[in-house]
Amino acid sequence: MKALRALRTLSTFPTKPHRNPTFLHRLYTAQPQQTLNETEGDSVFDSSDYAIPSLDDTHSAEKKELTWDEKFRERADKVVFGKDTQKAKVRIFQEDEDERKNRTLARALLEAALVREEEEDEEVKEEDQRSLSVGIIGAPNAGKSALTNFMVGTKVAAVSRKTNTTTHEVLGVMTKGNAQICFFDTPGLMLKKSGLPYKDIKVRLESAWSSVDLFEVLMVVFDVHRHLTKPDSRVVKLIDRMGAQAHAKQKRILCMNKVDLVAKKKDLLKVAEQFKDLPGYERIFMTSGLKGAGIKDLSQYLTDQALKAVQRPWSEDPLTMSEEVMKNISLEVVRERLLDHIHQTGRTCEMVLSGSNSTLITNKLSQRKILVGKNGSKIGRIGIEANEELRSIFKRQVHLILQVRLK
Ligand SMILES: Nc1nc2c(ncn2[C@@H]2O[C@H](COP(=O)(O)OP(=O)(O)OP(=O)(O)O)[C@@H](O)[C@H]2O)c(=O)[nH]1
Repeated sequence: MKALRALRTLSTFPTKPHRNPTFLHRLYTAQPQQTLNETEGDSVFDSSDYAIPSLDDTHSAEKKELTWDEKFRERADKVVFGKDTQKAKVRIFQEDEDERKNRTLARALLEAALVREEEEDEEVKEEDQRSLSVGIIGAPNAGKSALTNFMVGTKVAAVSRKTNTTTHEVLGVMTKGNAQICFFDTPGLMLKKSGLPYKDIKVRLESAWSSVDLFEVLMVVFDVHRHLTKPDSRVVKLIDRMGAQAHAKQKRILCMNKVDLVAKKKDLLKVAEQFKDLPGYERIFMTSGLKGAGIKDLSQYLTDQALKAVQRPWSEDPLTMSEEVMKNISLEVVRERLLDHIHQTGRTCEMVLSGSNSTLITNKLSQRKILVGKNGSKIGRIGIEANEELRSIFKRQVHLILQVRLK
C-alpha cells in the first residue's frame, strides 16, 4: 500500500523525477535539500523544503493516461519479467482507480455534510449563549483522548498504546445550537492502592487533581473490557471515590468505555449493576470512543446540561478555531506521529510549540540521534506525516517546522 501511495505521488510530478535516483532517495527518506547532521547542532525539518502534493492533487490523477502501446508493452514484459507482470500492473491501476473514486466520493459526501452544517449555523446572540465545562478523568489508557476526539470531531489529544501520553490539559470545543461544551482532558490521574492520590506527584498531576472540582460536569471514564478481564483495584477506587457523594455544584457521570471490545452485552449490565448505587453519579453511559457507540446519548446529555446552565458567553467562536486550539492540535498531531515512529516507552523528549514551530528537546545524544534518524530521515518522515495530517484537519496549507535540540 505504501509503495502504491509512493507511486501515486511520483505520478503527480510533471517532469518524471522518478528516473532520478537522488529524488527517489529523498522521497523515501524525506530528506530536506541540505544533509542534516545526526549528531551535531540543531536538526530542522521545514515543510516548505518539501514538494508535498497539494490537497487538490487527487484531480491530477484523472489526467493520468497510459503512454505505451499495451500490445508491445505486454510482449516486452513477458520477455523481460515473465508472464504476469503486465496483468499485475493493470490490476494495480484498477485498484488505484477504485481508490481514487472512493476518495472522490468520500470528499464529496464530506463537503456536502459540511455545507449543510454551515447553512444550519446561525449566529447565536450573546444573551442566548450557554456554555458548559466538562472534565474527563480516568485511568491511563481508559480511552479518554479517543472519547474527546470523537465528541469534538477533530484531533485534540494524542491517542497511543503507551500510557500517560496526555501530558497536559487539552481544550476541545463542541458547539450545538445555543450550547457550547468545553472539554478538558486531564492527564492520566491515578490513585494509590489505598485509594488516595500519590503524594510524590509531579506538578502537572497536582494541578490536574485540584482542577477537578472546577468543572461543571465530571466524566469518569474506565475501560470496561479491562475491568471484566482483569479488574484494577485502583480504578475501582477511583470510580468509588468520585461517585461516593453527590457534589453540590458538579454533575458526575460514569462512562463504561471500550464497549466494542466486550462480546457479551450481559457482561456490561453486570458492571453497570456493580456501580449503580453510587449516589455521586447522575448517569452511567456505555461508550466506545473508537467506534462511536453511545456517543450520541452522551453528547445529548451534555448539550441538555449546557442548555440548563446559566447564560454565559461562549469562550470560543464556534466557526473559527482559536489560535490556542490550533496550537494544541498541532502539538498533539506531532506528538502522535512521534510516538508512531519512535518505539520507546517513557518520554523521549519535551515539546515546545510556538506558532507552527515545534522544538523537540532531548536530554541525551543517543535520543537525539534516534529522533533525527539517518541523514534526518526520521524527523523528516515525522514532519511530512504531521504536516499532511494538519493540512487535512485545518483544510489549508500548513507551514510546520520541527527542530530537534539537545538540552
Ligand atoms: N477498542 C477500543 N479501543 C479504544 C477505545 N478508546 C480508546 N481505545 C484505544 O485505547 C488506547 C488508549 O486510548 P487513549 O484515548 O489514548 O487513552 P487515554 O485514557 O487518553 O490515555 P492516557 O493519555 O494515557 O491517560 C489507544 O490504543 C486507543 O486506540 C474504544 O472505545 N475501543
